[in-house]
Amino acid sequence: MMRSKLLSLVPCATGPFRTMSTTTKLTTVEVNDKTGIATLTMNRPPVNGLNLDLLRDLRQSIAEIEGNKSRGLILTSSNPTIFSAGLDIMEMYKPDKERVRAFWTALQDAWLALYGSSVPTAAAINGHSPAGGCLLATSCEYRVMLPKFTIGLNETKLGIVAPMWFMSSFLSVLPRREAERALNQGRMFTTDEALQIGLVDEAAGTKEEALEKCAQFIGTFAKVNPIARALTKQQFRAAELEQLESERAQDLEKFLFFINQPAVQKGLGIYLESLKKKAKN
Ligand SMILES: CCCCCCCCCC/C=C\CC(=O)SCCNC(=O)CCNC(=O)[C@H](O)C(C)(C)COP(=O)(O)OP(=O)(O)OC[C@H]1O[C@@H](n2cnc3c(N)ncnc32)[C@H](O)[C@@H]1OP(=O)(O)O
Repeated sequence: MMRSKLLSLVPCATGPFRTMSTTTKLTTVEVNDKTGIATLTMNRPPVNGLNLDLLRDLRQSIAEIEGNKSRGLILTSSNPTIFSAGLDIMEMYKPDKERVRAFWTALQDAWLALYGSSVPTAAAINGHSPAGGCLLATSCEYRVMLPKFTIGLNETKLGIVAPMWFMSSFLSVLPRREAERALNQGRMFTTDEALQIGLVDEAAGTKEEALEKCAQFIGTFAKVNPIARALTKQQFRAAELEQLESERAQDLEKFLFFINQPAVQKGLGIYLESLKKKAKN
């Protein structure tokens, strides 16, 4: 994919400074040359639905951030009210055989890249973050969320089952008892509830403040040896990463089998209709 490089002047809390910015249609990477922190912004209107292209783009941007020696990665959205609406249901509803395989493989790749990233990661959750959106946020090491939005793994409410590695990300943030209950209920948490339960680490009033708090978190590693930090993080996350690495073919087959069940297709169709009806009203 062609990626256009440009230098831009952007304002921030500490005043205007130069950032190196890489833009594709679906994500933007901006590296602050003062802090060395990269902001990875999802930009797929209308709701940052995670389709094949956005997932591939995310993975490519994560690799780019690791390659350019950034000091950390902040994941956020260009949409003022939606971080990500989760997986693009259109990829799973009446799917094309080859594309849906590529789609799930791209999701596995993006998760492995983000959850296993060697750089410190934080999510500035500047909007709603259901299902796959929550997966992205909980794959990061730190979360700052804006008020009056919702976050959670709502899969059971859609009649689908979150795979083990979705649960791994959730479990790396929440105590097992809370995670199990929330997943079984398909519960969406408001910002206040998420803060109370520990699903997010901090609340912020504005996106700028959220980005600043994420940067402060990443700054806490300034005096830590980066190799020791990265290896320590990888040791903590190795079991979950290795589990998916070693079972990704079976995981794909399980997904395909599940998604092709007539009852699942029917449920997804009804859910899509309800979303479209709601959007019209
Ligand atoms: C045993 C183990 C077996 C393993 C089997 C594995 C099975 C699969 C597991 C899959 C795992 C994860 C699933 C997901 O991530 S599914 C997605 C879940 N997401 C949601 O439920 C969110 C749905 N969306 C919303 O709630 C709202 O849209 C919003 C995000 C709160 C935003 O609200 P809004 O009012 O600002 O926007 P709205 O008008 O609702 O939407 C605008 C248009 O976007 C369409 N849309 C919204 N979300 C999605 C989506 N996720 N996919 C596709 N399209 C979406 C919506 O329909 C509107 O479209 P249009 O303008 O009418 O055309």
